[in-house]
Amino acid sequence: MLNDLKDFLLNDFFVTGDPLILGSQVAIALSIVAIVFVLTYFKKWKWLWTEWLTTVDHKRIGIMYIIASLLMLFRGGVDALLMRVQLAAPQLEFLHADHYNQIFTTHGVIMILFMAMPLMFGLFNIVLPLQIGARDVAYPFLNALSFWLFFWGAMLFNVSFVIGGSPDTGWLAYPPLSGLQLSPGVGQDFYIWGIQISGIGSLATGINFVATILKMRAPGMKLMDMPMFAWSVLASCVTIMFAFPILTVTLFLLFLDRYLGAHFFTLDAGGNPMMYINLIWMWGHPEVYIVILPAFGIFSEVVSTFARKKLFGYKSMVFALMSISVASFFTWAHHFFTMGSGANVNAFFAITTMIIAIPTGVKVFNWLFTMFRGRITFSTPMLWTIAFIPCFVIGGMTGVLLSVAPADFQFHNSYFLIAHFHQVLIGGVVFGYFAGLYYWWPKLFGFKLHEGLGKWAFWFWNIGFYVCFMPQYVLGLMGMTRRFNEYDFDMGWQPLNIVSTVGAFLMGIAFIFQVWQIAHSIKFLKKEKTGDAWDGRTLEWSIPSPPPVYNFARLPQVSGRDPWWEEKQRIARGEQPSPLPPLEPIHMPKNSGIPFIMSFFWFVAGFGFVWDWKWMIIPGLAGVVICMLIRSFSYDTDYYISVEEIERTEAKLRGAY
Ligand code: HEA
Ligand code: HEM
Ligand SMILES: [Cu+2]
Repeated sequence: MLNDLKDFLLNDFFVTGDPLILGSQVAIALSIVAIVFVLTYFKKWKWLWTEWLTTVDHKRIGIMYIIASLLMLFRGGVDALLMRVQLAAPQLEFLHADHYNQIFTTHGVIMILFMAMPLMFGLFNIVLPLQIGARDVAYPFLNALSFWLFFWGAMLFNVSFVIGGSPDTGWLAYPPLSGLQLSPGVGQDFYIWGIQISGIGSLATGINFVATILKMRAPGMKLMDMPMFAWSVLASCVTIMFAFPILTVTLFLLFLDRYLGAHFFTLDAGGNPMMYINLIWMWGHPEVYIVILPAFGIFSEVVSTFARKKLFGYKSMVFALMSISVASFFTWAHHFFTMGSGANVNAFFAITTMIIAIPTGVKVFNWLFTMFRGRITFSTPMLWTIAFIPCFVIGGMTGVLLSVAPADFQFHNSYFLIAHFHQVLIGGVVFGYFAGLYYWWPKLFGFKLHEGLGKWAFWFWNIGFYVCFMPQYVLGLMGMTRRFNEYDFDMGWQPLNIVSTVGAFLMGIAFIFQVWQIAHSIKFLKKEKTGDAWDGRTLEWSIPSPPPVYNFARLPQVSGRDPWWEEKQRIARGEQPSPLPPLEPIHMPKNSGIPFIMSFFWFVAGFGFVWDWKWMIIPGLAGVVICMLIRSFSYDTDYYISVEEIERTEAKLRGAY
């Protein structure tokens, strides 16, 4: 009995063996011990619980999303560097095939679902309510629940590195490879449950922000007055609302196949793996637009702020965003042109794909026209925006090349494809979110990031990017295939691969610069005292940085676009500032520990499902239900901030200026 347990722990439960993995496990264990020690030593547990883990304040939730996503960027980045080391020389014995499979799978999943998505949600949370003049999102409790579902889902996925073994069937886990027969280990189950739990959180966030935009805008703000970032959030969240249910169902069916021996995606008993491939791309393709659309919104804000001009072509921009959101649901099959759907189907999907280039092009020209004859200042957010345009255009163009179905028979699954999507994901999504992070950082924390170090990071990212990924287009044309951990010397691929690896390390250095930049800026903190760090145009710049818990002491009255800019212009012309209505008590949601605890129970249940431990599944699910019941019967969920308290807070905040 004891021997069985020992066998199980050593052979199945704990991942052992590889010195590389062992080293990282020791590092993880030490970090956890260090964190627990620091929290205990400084007596910070209570603070952590009351101020952060139970918060329903959208700004704090946003900050937690951003911290989590930067940690995940680090992990995904280390995965990337490991792969690039392995590929630098032919037949290198650094990562064996099994290990390489695990790494590209976790890298892909983590970068898209646990880095890009939370960074995006972090920016939504911090910026959107402020931009539309709201005091919080429509459902603050649900917002906290979304965050913790994401967090515990991501934890479940990441735990597989230490316990049980990582998934290794690619970031979209095609069956039959991901079926029980070919992947009997628990890695695939960690994949299913980790993504499932966090995915439900993402769906809830999508619904929450659509409701917020439709119902919570400041008095007088028409939809067509909204800042462009708010439009991009709407476009992205509507896409989430339609795409994420498909993911939930698909993963659930895969779970039934693996857990109950159903045959949805098997080759026998009436199943069909192609059904999975269609379904997963019906989510997967919209997903890439879900993450790029908000980046388009950010660029629009940054361009008009730093060119000090109204955004060119507002209406066409709105139309472009919304039409991409709709069109993204009609292109999914371009991911499997080679899988035998036939010429007509391929032609249909090739054309729908190409059509997306049109609204995207409209946006690019709008940004260029906004900059044209503007008085541009080259602060870091603007630098990221300017670097994004050529990078994204090249990446988009190669996408159009891929969409030519007959040509795709050549490009498919080659490094040409790898280069395409990294170019749009890094040059578009990552650069975009960085622009947003640098832009809204002072609003969030009340100080600017050090510009000099930021510029170093900027150049390292950019040069590193081109050095890393441009050679990959050529490698793709030379025949190098994705997801291979080694190649033959005779192929002649080594020189370009070495260049590519050097580029990857330059990006690694860039990341270090950013960490240094943040540390340096905190140490030599220069408070940003105006609340309006960049001479902004939209409502978030009209309140102090960081904003008080209720954001706006009085809800702003809006008439037209760029309300804060217009107000500043009026005052500059010597007109009276708009009159202020009297203060009123503010209705606010109360903090709650339920989102954290309920999501933790989901984690427990998920872990139980992974190992098929009923004794763990049942209490896990029971915990979830009990949390729901407690919430349904709790009526003490809100409070009012009195006028005196608002006056005191405002006096203190304004007094600081
Ligand atoms: C942010 C993410 C993102 C974005 C924005 C895009 C944007 C586009 N993608 Fe990409 N794509 C991915 C992420 C993304 N892609 C990923 C992750 C994969 C691989 C997944 C995997 O297999 O693992 C992939 C794979 C992929 C394939 C599958 C190839 C294969 O597997 O063989 C195809 C094929 O059509 C494609 C096409 C396109 C097109 C046409 C666009 C267009 O939207 C681009 C539009 C933009 C422009 C064209 C530039 C600006 C426009 C102008 C300046 C106007 C003038 C231009 C023209 C008229 C051409 N992509
Ligand atoms: C920091 C620089 C990065 C480097 C050097 C890098 C490198 C790589 C490498 C080497 C692969 C595996 C290629 C293969 O063998 O098939 C890969 C795959 C992938 N990367 Fe990256 N990457 C980086 C950043 C990103 C980012 C920011 C994202 C997403 C936002 C991303 C998403 C993906 C995806 C989805 C895959 C496919 C995984 C799969 O095949 O299942 N990468 N990357
Ligand atoms: Cu696609």
